Formats: sequence, C-alpha cells, structure tokens
Amino acid sequence: MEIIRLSFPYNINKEFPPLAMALGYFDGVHRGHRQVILEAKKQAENAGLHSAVMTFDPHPSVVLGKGRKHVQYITPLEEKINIINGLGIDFLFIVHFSAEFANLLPQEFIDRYIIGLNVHHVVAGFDFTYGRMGKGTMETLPFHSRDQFSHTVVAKFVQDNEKVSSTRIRNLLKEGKTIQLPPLLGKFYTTTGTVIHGDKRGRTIGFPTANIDLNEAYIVPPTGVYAVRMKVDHDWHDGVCNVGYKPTFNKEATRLSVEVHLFDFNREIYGNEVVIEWHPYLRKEQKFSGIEELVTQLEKDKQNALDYFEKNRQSS
Ligand SMILES: Cc1cc2nc3c(=O)[nH]c(=O)nc-3n(C[C@H](O)[C@H](O)[C@H](O)COP(=O)(O)O)c2cc1C
Ligand SMILES: Nc1ncnc2c1ncn2[C@@H]1O[C@H](COP(=O)(O)OP(=O)(O)OP(=O)(O)O)[C@@H](O)[C@H]1O
Repeated sequence: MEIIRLSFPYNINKEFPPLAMALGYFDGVHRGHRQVILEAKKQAENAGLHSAVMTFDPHPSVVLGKGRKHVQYITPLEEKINIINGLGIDFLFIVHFSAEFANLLPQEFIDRYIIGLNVHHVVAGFDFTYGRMGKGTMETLPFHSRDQFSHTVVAKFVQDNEKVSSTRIRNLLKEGKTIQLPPLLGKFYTTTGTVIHGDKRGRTIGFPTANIDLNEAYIVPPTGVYAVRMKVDHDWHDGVCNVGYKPTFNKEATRLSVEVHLFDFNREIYGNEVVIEWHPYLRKEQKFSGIEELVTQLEKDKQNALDYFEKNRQSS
C-alpha cells in the first residue's frame, strides 16, 4: 500500500491511476467502516480501478473542538494504517486536518481532493459529510461530481438496532464495557505500551506484574480490574490487569498505573513493547485493609479470568 500525506494546499506532481476511493475518518476501522472500505475495493476490482482510502489526521475535534489539543483514539494513526493495509488497499491518502482544510467549500474539496486525485468512483457511508460545516452530503455528491465520477452509498451497518460508530465504541470503552466491543469493532480492543519498572512489590506477594506505560494516543479503559491477554514478542499470554492507583498502598491518587499479571510467565521484559488485548471488566479497584486481603482477592480475580478464558476457548 502506498501512503500519500496531503495538507492544504497540497502540492504533488504525481499522477495517480484511476481510483475507487473510500472516504471517512475511520477511527477504530470498525465493522461499519470495513463495509465502506471493502466496497471501494470491490468497486475497484469490478471496474479495473485501483483501490484507495482517504482519511484525516488529527481528529477534527482537535481543530474544530473546544481547544482540545490531545485526542485519544480507538486506533491511533499507525494502527489505522496497519489495519487498512491488511484489507488490501492500494493507496492511502492521509489528509492533514487543519482549520484551512476544514474551511474548504464542498465543491472545492471535491475539485481538489477527489477529481484532482483522479478518483473515478467514490464510496462513503450514508451519513458522510464534506466541506465547510459538513454542508456536502451524499445527496449533494452527484451535483458536486461534475459528472467526473460515480459513487456508492453504503447503508447503515447496525448492531442491536443501533448504528455501529466510533462514538458508540468510545462511549462503551469509557464505561469499561470492553466485552461489548468485539461485535462492533470486529475484534477485541487493543492498546500498545512499554514495560517499565514498578515498585517491585508484586513479586513479594506472589503476583509479579509487568507495569505498562501505555501509548498515550490510545483511549485508556477506566480504573478497575480486567481479564486481558498480552502479546510479548510474538506470543499471547492470558492474565489479569489492574488500571488504577493502588489505594491499598498509596494515600493519594498520583500517577495512573496499568499493571498486568500473566499466568504462565516469569521472564524479565523491561523495555519490551507489548500489546494488551482487553477482555471483560471484572471489578472495581478497592482499598484493602492489608496485603492478605488483597492477595485473597487477587486469587479470586485470577480464577475468574482463568474461568473466562477456559469457557471461551471451549466455545471458539
Ligand atoms: C489483578 C490485579 C488487581 C489489583 N487490584 C488492586 C486493588 O483492588 N487495590 C489495590 O490497592 N491494588 C490492586 N492491585 C495492585 C497491587 O497492589 C499491586 O500489584 C502490588 O502492589 C504490586 O505493585 P508493583 O508492581 O508496583 O510493585 C491489583 C493488581 C492486580 C495485578
Ligand atoms: N455503521 C456504519 N454503516 C455504514 N457506513 C458507516 C458506518 N459508520 C461509519 N460509516 C461510514 O464510514 C465512513 C467513516 O465514518 P466516520 O469516520 O465518520 O465514522 P463513524 O463511525 O460514523 O464516526 P463518528 O461516531 O465519529 O461519527 C463514512 O463514510 C461513514 O459514513
């Protein structure tokens, strides 16, 4: 897949082959997004075009929102690129979303970013909008096309009678409902991070943990205990994760910690890049009266997670 970064105004001398292009922000590249992207791929195959996706970075809320500088994503740009690449797309256009770009008239956007890039077929979802204030819609697209391209509107993809959307997924994540995500996202939610040094208390209580410095571009699930899988090098391991402030030991909530206890693991992995895959939320983080009480609960957490993984291995 060839990646082309565009800003406003863009200045590239390259000529592109005729393209069938999917348009959208695509945070999460969820199952609704996949309908759109795979439709562009299908249209390209049927009409002898090259397949393309146009996405935007950063999130429009950074530019249009209330002074927000840092947005957290379901899939930060790097992961979005990897997933779209995995779908077998030929060209990925990443448009820098700036105030100037957002201010383009719908016709200007179409002339420069669609017709100007040799797009012969556009694919977008029923609710896609373009141009200043989102004034361009799938209804206005034929008019703005100047007969230079055809288009396909992808119908609403729903789950439980509700549109699958990035907003819905973000809201579930923020409520810790990680187990409800796979039917929407098409996979479990994952985040990347680096293993850092912790207080080294875990190993003394029989629960060694890997402390993870999460890549801050990801949305962090809320505090609490989760069943997780963690990828170390190329292997996945089952475990339990605590997101929180360890109130049993810390008087004040200082820095949020994310620590993972893996069941079948005793290697030194400081500095490793890992991936955490988030399975069900198990319970709230609590302040225990002492180590003994904490350890009793950790044993229960471990058993609950083991039961969950065992059950799911049987059913899959
Ligand atoms: C599955 C799991 C659940 C945990 N739950 C709590 C909790 O409810 N309250 C708490 O204070 N600490 C909790 N912890 C954090 C432990 O206190 C912590 O792992 C231990 O103090 C070791 O910390 P260290 O790795 O910084 O040395 C939990 C840790 C794990 C792995
Ligand atoms: N459930 C869906 N069914 C069909 N098309 C969809 C669906 N969700 C998004 N799309 C389309 O995919 C493209 C990318 O959409 P966008 O990035 O705005 O995602 P979204 O999930 O609708 O996000 P948000 O919740 O932020 O509105 C657009 O063309 C949009 O119309």
